[in-house]
Amino acid sequence: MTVVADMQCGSVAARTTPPILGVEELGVRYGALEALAGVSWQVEPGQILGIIGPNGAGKSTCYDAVTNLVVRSGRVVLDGEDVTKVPAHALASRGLRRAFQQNAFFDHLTVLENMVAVLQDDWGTSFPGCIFRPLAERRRAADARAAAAAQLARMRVEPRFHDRYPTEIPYGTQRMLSIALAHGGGAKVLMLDEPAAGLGGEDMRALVELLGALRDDGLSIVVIEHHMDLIMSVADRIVVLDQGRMLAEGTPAEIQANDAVLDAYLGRSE
Ligand SMILES: Nc1ncnc2c1ncn2[C@@H]1O[C@H](COP(=O)(O)OP(=O)(O)OP(=O)(O)O)[C@@H](O)[C@H]1O
Repeated sequence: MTVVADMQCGSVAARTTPPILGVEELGVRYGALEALAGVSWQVEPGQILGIIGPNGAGKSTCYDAVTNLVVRSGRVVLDGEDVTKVPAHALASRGLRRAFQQNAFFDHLTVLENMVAVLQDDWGTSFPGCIFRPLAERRRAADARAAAAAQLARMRVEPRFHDRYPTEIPYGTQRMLSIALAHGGGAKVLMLDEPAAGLGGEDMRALVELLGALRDDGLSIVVIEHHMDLIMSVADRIVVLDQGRMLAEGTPAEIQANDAVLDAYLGRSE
């Protein structure tokens, strides 16, 4: 059973804010396997959308389809513009940013230098500038470090870790650094893939707080997550995938009360 049509009608009718990111009828095939079919969802500015589903449901494939990393059918609209044919790297510069399950850092750079490196577009030095305007370039480099430090602090990476190498900092802080680097400075939509994987109680609370703060700042976040407590507490809306298809879409309360979801995924307590 699917409740997608019902939920879509309801949400479209009630919606007042245009979505920042919308995907329509996404489909992906891996040979004979239909890994994704007819998947449509939207996220509004300042909203967190959770994507859940059992292993192999198609969650990561959905991210690959949105960010144009696989051959797919369907349509992707970012901030009112059809970006279906825009390649992945160009989507990132338009503000659609993605963090992967595995942390990916420049291990030979400090935490602060990693952040400076991803802010390079805004703050990068130029060779002619270094030769002809060295003082201005030095100021620019100092400004870049200040902007990087501010962004790290916003993402809960404490100053005491800024001059350490990523492999030297606690795992929970590495996850925050991953989010900071994915966000860069100018994300409109941040797509996170299992940000809570491997996190314990205190780190989990810090992550919930960070996601809430970013949402309150107007950022739109899409989160794939197996950790149900996290997703139910932070998400405004949830999409449930099962075998590549949408099983349900709704608020956390609606999803927790949905018979099809309870049968297929969440499990019944009775
Ligand atoms: N490159 C690929 N080639 C062939 N099949 C693939 C490929 N990538 C994924 N699949 C298959 O597509 C289906 C969906 O996989 P996907 O990784 O999207 O699921 P998922 O919901 O993210 O799972 P998990 O929660 O375990 O990460 C699975 O059956 C998987 O084996």
